[in-house]
Amino acid sequence: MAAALQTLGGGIGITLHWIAFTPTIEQQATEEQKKKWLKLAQDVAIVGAYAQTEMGHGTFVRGLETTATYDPSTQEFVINSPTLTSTKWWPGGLGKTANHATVMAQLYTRGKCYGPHNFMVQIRSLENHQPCPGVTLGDIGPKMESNGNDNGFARFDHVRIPRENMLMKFARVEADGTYVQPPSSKLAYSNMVYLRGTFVMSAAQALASATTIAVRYSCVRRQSEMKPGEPEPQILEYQTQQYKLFPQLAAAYAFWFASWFMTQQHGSITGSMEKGDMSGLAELHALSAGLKSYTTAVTARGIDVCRMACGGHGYSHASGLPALFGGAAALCTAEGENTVMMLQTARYLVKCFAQSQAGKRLTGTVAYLSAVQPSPVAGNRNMSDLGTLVAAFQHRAARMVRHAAMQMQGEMQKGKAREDAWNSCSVLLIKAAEAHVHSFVVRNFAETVQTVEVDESVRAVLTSLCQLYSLYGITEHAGDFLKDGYLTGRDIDAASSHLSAMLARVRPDAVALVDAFDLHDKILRSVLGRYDGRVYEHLYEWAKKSPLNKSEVHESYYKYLQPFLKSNRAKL
Ligand SMILES: CCCCC/C=C\C/C=C\C/C=C\C/C=C\C/C=C\CCCCC(=O)SCCNC(=O)CCNC(=O)[C@H](O)C(C)(C)COP(=O)(O)OP(=O)(O)OC[C@H]1O[C@@H](n2cnc3c(N)ncnc32)[C@H](O)[C@@H]1OP(=O)(O)O
Ligand SMILES: Cc1cc2nc3c(=O)[nH]c(=O)nc-3n(C[C@H](O)[C@H](O)[C@H](O)COP(=O)(O)OP(=O)(O)OC[C@H]3O[C@@H](n4cnc5c(N)ncnc54)[C@H](O)[C@@H]3O)c2cc1C
Repeated sequence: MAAALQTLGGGIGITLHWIAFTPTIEQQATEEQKKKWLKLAQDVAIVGAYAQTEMGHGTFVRGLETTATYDPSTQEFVINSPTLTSTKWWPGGLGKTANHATVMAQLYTRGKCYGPHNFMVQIRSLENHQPCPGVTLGDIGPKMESNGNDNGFARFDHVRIPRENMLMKFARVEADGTYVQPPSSKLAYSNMVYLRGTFVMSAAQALASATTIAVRYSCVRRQSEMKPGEPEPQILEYQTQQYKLFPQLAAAYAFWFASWFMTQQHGSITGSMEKGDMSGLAELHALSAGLKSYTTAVTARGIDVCRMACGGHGYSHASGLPALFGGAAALCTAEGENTVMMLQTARYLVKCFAQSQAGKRLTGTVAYLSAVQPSPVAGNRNMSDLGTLVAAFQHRAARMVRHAAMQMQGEMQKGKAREDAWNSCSVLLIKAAEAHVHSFVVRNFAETVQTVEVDESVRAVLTSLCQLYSLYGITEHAGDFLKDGYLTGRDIDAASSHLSAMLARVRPDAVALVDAFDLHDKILRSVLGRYDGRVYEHLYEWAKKSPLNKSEVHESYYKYLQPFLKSNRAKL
């Protein structure tokens, strides 16, 4: 039953129940509270939404306006939407599906505000699904995609909930209204860190889906003449088609491996946090924010490249690519808008750079910042060697982090306040953070292909894919590598020619590489990407089912076209 509900469509939004509401109970509720709500959520005996974003605030969580004011006389919290902009807006499933929500609200007790905390609020009757007293609910209207999901709005008019409905694993309010501090105020944000981490796999899956569709279709589609008089070739024989698709295919594998690392890191660091060791939280936040931002942005662009590579049929919903693009585009905004998330990573990098300057040896994903020499040693590098490629990406990132941090220090030495210096360097900071995440993805890709337990013939193919991904990154951002002479023009030319060689080397394995994602036709939902390759017959069948084909002459003819034609003919 629960699995069936996961696939509900048509105005029923159950996704956020699974990926946000239930994990919030798991991560933020006490053991007592888990006994009360967790099994109900896991068995879908209640359906929940994660209600944090408001009409007026999404990014700036500390600016949320919904209030939760403790009343010690009744030992209740009063949940209230004081302004129009405090209306909860966007949460998936909030409009029509959910009967509960974890509501992020500013906690007030004894007249003092303690910032945003999560509260469990029942929003609809379990008997007749009508909104509870004081709760106003609705759908926010059509969106770019995912219109099967009822992203909704909610307003609370002094809704009273028991004190025990504050999720109190980290912070709590005692019966007399005393607020007990959490080990870190950011633990209230822990479910966002978790969800951002899962977005890395969503991005990998989305890009895997798009490249599966585009590569398979590019083997079915024949077009034009490569040589006069010869049969029309598969469009995948064109180098330009390979240049469009294979870097996206390589990125799908790179992000898939990055999501493995993210999952492992999340488990290990949250495990330590359970034992009171918060030392890994900052790195986990920076990594999840940066990877979420980077992988979703590359994925959204990459899906559109795949769509364009499929010509007109790519633009049809029959391809499945417009829906994938719409979904991936949402990932760039949801769970932390990408710019803001990359700035969080930049904030961590600037902090680590300052520590490194002060002599601290850095560890984890920023260890390279301590190791990389500022003065490059140019020379003929072996641009097909993975170690050389990883080192190039790390040098580029270290140089850009150093440059952005020094620029900021310079601005502050001129007398600018830190916040103003930050803002005036934020474009440099974003680029440096992107370079950092890019270098992490390359290094992780290289380490995975060298250590993953596979047949050596498979390792050879994955190594080619990793080289292709890295060489594509170097040629696409050549200026960054040339800037301080770390790579020379000859190196970039060598990278380009190796990249061409990699395109040709990956070509014979391209279909096997997408088949390896093992995405069933039911998941791909694409006529172009069908496993059996029978595109044209199914494209025709798909079109015949279009609602416009229900009648031979559409009613619009009689309503609009016929009178219009008649009046125009009468004037002749
Ligand atoms: C199998 C085939 C499948 C194929 C298809 C696959 C996929 C298809 C494609 C797509 C999917 C389909 C459809 C898509 C549709 C929808 C998407 C699905 C689900 C959507 C879910 C979305 C849910 C939500 O959006 S919930 C709301 C999310 N909101 C946010 O994320 C808000 C973002 N803002 C914040 O997090 C914060 O406000 C902030 C920006 C971090 C700032 O916080 P602030 O308190 O102001 O902190 P400040 O910047 O001042 O820093 C202070 C200090 O705190 C540290 N810090 C900040 N945050 C954290 C944290 N979380 N953890 C730890 N530490 C943190 C920060 O580093 C600073 O530290 P220091 O002082 O520097 O040391
Ligand atoms: C499909 C979808 C599903 C969603 N599901 C949920 C859900 O289930 N629950 C939920 O609570 N929310 C949900 N959201 C809301 C989502 O979390 C927010 O849209 C997101 O956090 C961005 O906030 P915002 O929309 O207020 O944009 P804003 O924060 O207003 O951002 C607008 C622009 O301002 C820029 N900006 C903002 N702050 C800064 C800064 N400090 N520095 C530089 N630039 C900045 C941003 O980069 C962005 O370009 C969903 C959104 C979508 C699209």
